[in-house]
Formats: sequence, structure tokens, C-alpha cells
Amino acid sequence: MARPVVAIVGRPNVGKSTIFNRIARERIAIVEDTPGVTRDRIYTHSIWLNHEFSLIDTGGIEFADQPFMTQIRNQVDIAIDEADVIVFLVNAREGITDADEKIAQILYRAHKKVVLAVNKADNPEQRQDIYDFYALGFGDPVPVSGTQGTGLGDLLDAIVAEFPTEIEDDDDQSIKFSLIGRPNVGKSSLVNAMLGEDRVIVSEIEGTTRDAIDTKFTDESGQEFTMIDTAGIRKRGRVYEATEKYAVMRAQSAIDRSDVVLFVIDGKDGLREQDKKVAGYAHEAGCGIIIVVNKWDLVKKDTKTMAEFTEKLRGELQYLEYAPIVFVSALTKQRLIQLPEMIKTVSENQQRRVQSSVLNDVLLKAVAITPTPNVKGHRLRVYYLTQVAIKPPTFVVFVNDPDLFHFSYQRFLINQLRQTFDFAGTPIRLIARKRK
Ligand SMILES: Nc1nc2c(ncn2[C@@H]2O[C@H](COP(=O)(O)OP(=O)(O)OP(=O)(O)O)[C@@H](O)[C@H]2O)c(=O)[nH]1
Ligand SMILES: Nc1nc2c(ncn2[C@@H]2O[C@H](COP(=O)(O)OP(=O)(O)OP(=O)(O)O)[C@@H](O)[C@H]2O)c(=O)[nH]1
Repeated sequence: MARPVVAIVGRPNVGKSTIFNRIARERIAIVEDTPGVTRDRIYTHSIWLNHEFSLIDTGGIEFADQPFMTQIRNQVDIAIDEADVIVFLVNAREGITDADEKIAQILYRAHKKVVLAVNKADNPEQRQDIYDFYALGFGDPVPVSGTQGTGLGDLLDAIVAEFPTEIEDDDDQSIKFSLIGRPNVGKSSLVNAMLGEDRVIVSEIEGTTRDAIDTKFTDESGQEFTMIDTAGIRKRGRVYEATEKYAVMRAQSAIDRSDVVLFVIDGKDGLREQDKKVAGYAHEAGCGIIIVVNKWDLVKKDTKTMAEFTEKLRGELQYLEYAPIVFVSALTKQRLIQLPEMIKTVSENQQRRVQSSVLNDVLLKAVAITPTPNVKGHRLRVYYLTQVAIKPPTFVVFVNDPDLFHFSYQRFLINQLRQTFDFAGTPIRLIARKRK
């Protein structure tokens, strides 16, 4: 589902990652007194008063060896390209600096919704000082303190007030999917080859508010698909497109909007670290996943090659055991015809609902095959299984004590579900609740 995107911009050390973490309510980034510390997470989800949104900390995208102002410029450009609302963060203790004024000029020309937040307003005097910041021309400055956690409610109110009001197109029955993968694995080639198939009718290419380009097409059976644009597929010619953090952030945002993700890897090179990161995110997000091994034409094959490749891949990506693997070539178009059908099946599996009565038959049989574990003299008891959500299928199992419900037994139950119903391609979530 598409959510509004909020990006935080500002000079180094104004407290972007501190505020990011506060809003994300998790201490996920490392906060240090050194400007430009390396941080891992720059993209997260948050919710305020029923408004869900994605949040980007542009400070986490670094441009080594670039002059100070170029770095800031790139970060602000990313915010302008990606975000619906930009939080422009300044420092109450330092007043308006030259860099702040430059950022203001860029933002001003971009005609984006901007919320001005004055950080490090830790005490009442500093909160008084914020009036100077009216001079930046973005209306009422909101005083906040990242370290104390004050003012965040007002900041979030100001942010959600700027969210676009247009509602999502509910009539859109198309299956949304994206292609994710390292540079050069052949994503663009696959897209072009898929859209170039005779049997595929490309119906529209639409630019959305965020400058992203999604492509709609219909397959032979009349099923509609929306291909979500990802960085690396259609380049906008920006310098920052080459940075890994940016690519990962774009991939995460595409994953958030997708029902199904085609995780593309290079059949010749195999799997790399960066691949795993993005695949892990898709798994956590609950997307359907298909592993697409591209450039299969370049691989010297005998009868065992495919099985060996599969086994190696399964070993490296154990948590993706449910994802089907398909070996294709964008060049020769081998097996590309299967992709729309596979996406459709995975999407159906992701929306599968199973009645509680049927589920409890499975549960009874499962317990008969493998009795529940005994942990330090306490036996786990499972009483009832019910499905509470789809996309991804999510089940609640009522037990005597959730602490006794260990990972191995969860896995066993999930496997029983997979053996009984077709959940190929979709993650399954299992939540243990104590029966009252
Ligand atoms: N006094 C005070 N210090 C703060 C506040 N918010 C952040 N800081 C401190 O300011 C420093 C920089 O914070 P960061 O969150 O890393 O700043 P940043 O803007 O993400 O920095 P870059 O990574 O360089 O872009 C840290 O030492 C924080 O502890 C605040 O509200 N009050
Ligand atoms: N032999 C062979 N070459 C391929 C295949 N698919 C892509 N290529 C080549 O691999 C290179 C990279 O392909 P792209 O489609 O640009 O890869 P990408 O993943 O979109 O790359 P970025 O745009 O950098 O993210 C190009 O030279 C393609 O011609 C394939 O199936 N077989």
C-alpha cells in the first residue's frame, strides 16, 4: 500500500538521525557526536494518529569525497524526489547558518510541502529563540528536542497536516510487483523483455506525484499488473543513483508498494551481500517473493546445474525457503513467459484464507505427529488456530504459555500449513497468544 513519504533534511549534526529514531520509536541508528557517522537504517515506517507513513533520513546517504555543499545538495534532491513532506531541521543553538539558507533556497524552488523544525530546543529560553527561524520563510517553526523527546507530537501533527488528501484508487485490481536486485543483474533488460512480449499489452505509463513511473500491463488471461518503478530501472540521471544506500532505500520503498517482489540475481555471479539485505527486507515486509535467476544463458550447464544452483541458494537464503526459483534469460527470453503466471499464483497464495475448522484439523494432526515440547517440566499446550490476516497470511495460535512456544515448534507448524495449503511464494506469520 502506498503511504506518504516523509524525509528529514538538514546540515550534518543538527540531529536528523536522533529525530528519525525518535519518530521511528526505535533506537536503530547510532548517534554520535561526530558529523556523518555511519548509520545503517535510513528508511523506516511510522504511524501517528492513524496516519501511516514512511520516513527517510537523508543524512544516512553519504557521498564520500564530495564537497560539503554538494553532499547536502544531493541529500536535499533525494528528499525532493522521494518525499511528499520534507522536514527541514535546523539547530536552535546555532541560529541560521549559510548552509541552512542554501537548503532553504533549494527547498523553496522545489514547491514541496516543508515543515520547519528547530532541534536542540532543550529548555524554555531556547524555545524562545526559535522566532529567528521565521526568516527562512517556511512558516511557524516547530521547536523540538531530539534528546529530550519534547515537541515531537507537535512536529508529527504538523507533518500529517501536510499529507496529500487524495485517497488510493480502490478500483485498482492489478497485482503490484517490482524487480529488486543489485546493479547489473539485468532488471531493466527483464522489464523490457517482459513488456516486449507479444502477449503483453502495455496499457499505460503513468507518472505519479513522486515522479516515479509505474507501468500497467495486461497478460493473455486479462489479468492486470502494475510494475512499480525501482532505482536502476529507469534512471533519472542523478549522481546519487549510484550510491548503495540510495539504491537500497529505493528498493525498500518499491517493496512497500508491492504485493510481489521479483528478487533478481545474476546466474553467472551468484548471490552477494547486498542481495541478501534487500531480500530480507521484502521478507519482513510480508511480500510475496519469487527468486529470478537471470542470465541463465551464460551459465555452462549439464543436467545437474540447476539442482546444484538451487541447493546452494536455499542454503544461503534459508528464510526464503518458500520462494519459488525460476531460471531465466532476458537475452533469449527463456521462461519469461512463465513470470506473469507465477506472480499471479503467488499473489493468490498471499491472499489465501483458510477456515478455522480446517485449520484446527491440521493442528490436531500436527500435534499427533509431533507432540508439543516439554520445556523444563512444562508442556506447551496448543488449543486453537485461526487466521487473522492475509497479505501475508497471519495466524494466531492460542497456547497455555507463549514462552514455551519455541522457534522449532513454530517452524514445524508453519511447515504443516505449507504442506496442507498452497502458500508458495508467500511468507507466513504465526503469533502465539495466551488463552485466557
Ligand atoms: N542538546 C541536544 N543535542 C541533540 C539533540 N538532538 C541531537 N543532539 C545531538 O546532536 C548530535 C548530532 O545528532 P545526529 O542525530 O547524529 O545528527 P545528524 O543530523 O543525523 O548528523 P549527520 O549524521 O552528520 O547528518 C548528537 O551528539 C546528538 O546527541 C537535542 O535535541 N538537543
Ligand atoms: N547474456 C545475458 N546478458 C544479460 C541478460 N540480462 C541482462 N544482460 C546484460 O547485463 C547487463 C546489465 O543489464 P541491465 O538490464 O542494465 O541490469 P540492471 O539490473 O537493470 O542494472 P542497473 O540499471 O545498473 O541496476 C547488460 O549489459 C545486459 O545486456 C541475460 O539474460 N543474458
